[in-house]
Amino acid sequence: MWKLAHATRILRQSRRFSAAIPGPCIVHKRGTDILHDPWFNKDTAFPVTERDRLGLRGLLPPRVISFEQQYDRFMDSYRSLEHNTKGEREGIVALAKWRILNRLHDRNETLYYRVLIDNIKEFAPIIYTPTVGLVCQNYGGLFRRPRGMYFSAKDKGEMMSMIYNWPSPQVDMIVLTDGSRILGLGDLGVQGIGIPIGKLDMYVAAAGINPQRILPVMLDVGTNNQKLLEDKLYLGLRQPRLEGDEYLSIVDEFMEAAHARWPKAVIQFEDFQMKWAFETLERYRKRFCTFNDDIQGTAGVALAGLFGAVRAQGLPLKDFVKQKIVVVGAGSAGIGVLNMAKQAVSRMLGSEYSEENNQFWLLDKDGLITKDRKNIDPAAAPFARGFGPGEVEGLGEGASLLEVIRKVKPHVLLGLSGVGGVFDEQVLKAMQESDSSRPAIFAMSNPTKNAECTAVDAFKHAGENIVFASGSPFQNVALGNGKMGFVNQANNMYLFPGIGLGALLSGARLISDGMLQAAAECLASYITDGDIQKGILFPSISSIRHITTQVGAAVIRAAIAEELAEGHGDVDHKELMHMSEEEIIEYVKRNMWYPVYSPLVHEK
Ligand SMILES: NC(=O)c1ccc[n+]([C@@H]2O[C@H](COP(=O)([O-])OP(=O)(O)OC[C@H]3O[C@@H](n4cnc5c(N)ncnc54)[C@H](O)[C@@H]3O)[C@@H](O)[C@H]2O)c1
Ligand SMILES: O=C(O)C[C@H](O)C(=O)O
Ligand SMILES: [Mg+2]
Repeated sequence: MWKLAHATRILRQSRRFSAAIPGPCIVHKRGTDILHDPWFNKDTAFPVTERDRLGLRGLLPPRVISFEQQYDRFMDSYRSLEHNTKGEREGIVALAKWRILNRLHDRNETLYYRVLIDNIKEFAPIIYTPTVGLVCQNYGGLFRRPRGMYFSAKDKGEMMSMIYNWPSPQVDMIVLTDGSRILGLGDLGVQGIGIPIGKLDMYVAAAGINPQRILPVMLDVGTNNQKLLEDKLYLGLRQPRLEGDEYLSIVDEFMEAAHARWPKAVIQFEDFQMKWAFETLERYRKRFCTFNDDIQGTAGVALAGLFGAVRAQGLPLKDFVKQKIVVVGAGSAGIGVLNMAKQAVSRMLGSEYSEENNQFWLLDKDGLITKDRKNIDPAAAPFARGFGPGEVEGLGEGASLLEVIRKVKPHVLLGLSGVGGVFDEQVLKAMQESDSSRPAIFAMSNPTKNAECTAVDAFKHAGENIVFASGSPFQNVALGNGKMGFVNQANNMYLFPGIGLGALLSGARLISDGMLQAAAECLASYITDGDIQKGILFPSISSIRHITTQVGAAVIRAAIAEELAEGHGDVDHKELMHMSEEEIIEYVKRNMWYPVYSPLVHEK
């Protein structure tokens, strides 16, 4: 049985690789309905025979243009836009670039995703962080066409039928937000839909998820943003956010509806305010194939960066347990990072691990969190200082960041506070006294204005030997004498596409800590010692497809090892279990969608 399945797969594989012509795509529409559907539209590239078959003759100018010509034409207009907006304000230019890309997205997805994949380093900052933040803030004014689905508090009781309004029969990846904590920009209500759209664009570009199988979702339960409630152009519910059980009943209903229609879809929670981020993760993670990107994706990326910071000091990885790490921001992201780092320490130390071994200092808006904190958040409690060895004299409850840095002399300073500039000149200068031979500064908050410090300031004040990473992209910093301060982008985009892809292709029932750990370790080991010495902790985003393939495969292997993998499509769990590492990589690759014009075949 296994041999037969294996032989069929090899045959399928060799056919796929030898065939230069893409397989046909079934379409149930004709004529202008096709031209107005971005999934199928090829604009002027429809060949004459296809124009005949699909009732397009006469609906397009006669000349047929090739995909390559369309591609060049788009890139030419993009370059002229760049040229014509030289000297304009940064935000205006970024929005103009987003508009031209968005128009293409609305019209022709094949061309859109091809230009995105080929130019990911240049376009990611437009369709994703940081520009996507600006897009969300200006959503009412920018709105032209809807994208994704909107479920509001007014739809209670209707979601099970509403979910069938989505035109695609199959959905593999859903990214869901309630808009309550959009990047570091706070509660943006319904305008937060831009984030699931941007994340799913990354899924298509990095993980090769077919764009017909993605679904961005907004759960609109109101907003507490007074400015939006008063804004004439605000498109969401004009009411305060639902709370408590009322809130949860909306999320429950959506989860049940999505699961009923697409039981195998992976659901990513994104940009939920902290209390709901943790609560929904616990509520759903054992019942659905779901994860919270801000808690779990971020943690994996940060952990890979922290491992890199150990290697950058020329130390063996096991010395991670001795690193003193200051985390600024005790929200979903900061606590997520600490939980994963703590798990890593416990794994490394094995029986020598003790809960009292606290190498972390955690600060929030009220300063250092200690056991004396009143009404301490239970999620932060395990990291509160003051109950073990290694306490530093004179650091009491609420101590300022500067005091903490001066007294602790940490190896790593990591910001997930959402507050721009909290790593000010004094704080950065204090990092020069760090006990590390190569201190690490991670200003991970987004978008750019909310970064805890800029790359230039970090190298200027903390010293040229630091390793630096930020959540939003910054340029490398010229340090003089031909030297360059390398800027890493520590963003969960390095992991969430691979986590989602691996979960999907393994057919895992749920996403376990082991699968997430495998993703983080895969990313950490991606970088060579040579690169680490140069201060490079994360690979270039230009290789995001390759990275995601590796991460996806690592996640699948972990799912198989934990007996969570149930298989995907015509590959069942037994076949998965018998695959070698190379075969798993090949399996991932051949399931990744790549944008080419497929011949369209009409079926009633
Ligand atoms: N780089 C990435 O991949 C990545 C991933 C997730 C989140 N983030 C960013 O991290 C930030 C926080 O996200 P979150 O989900 O944890 O938010 P959150 O609202 O849950 O938490 C923010 C935390 O920061 C603390 N804080 C606020 N002001 C502070 C100050 N002046 N000093 C110290 N702490 C302060 C708050 O008390 C809170 O504990 C956002 O900007 C988000 O964009 C980045
Ligand atoms: O969206 C990003 O760029 C990363 C992260 O998910 C965030 O919320 O900031
Ligand atoms: Mg996020």
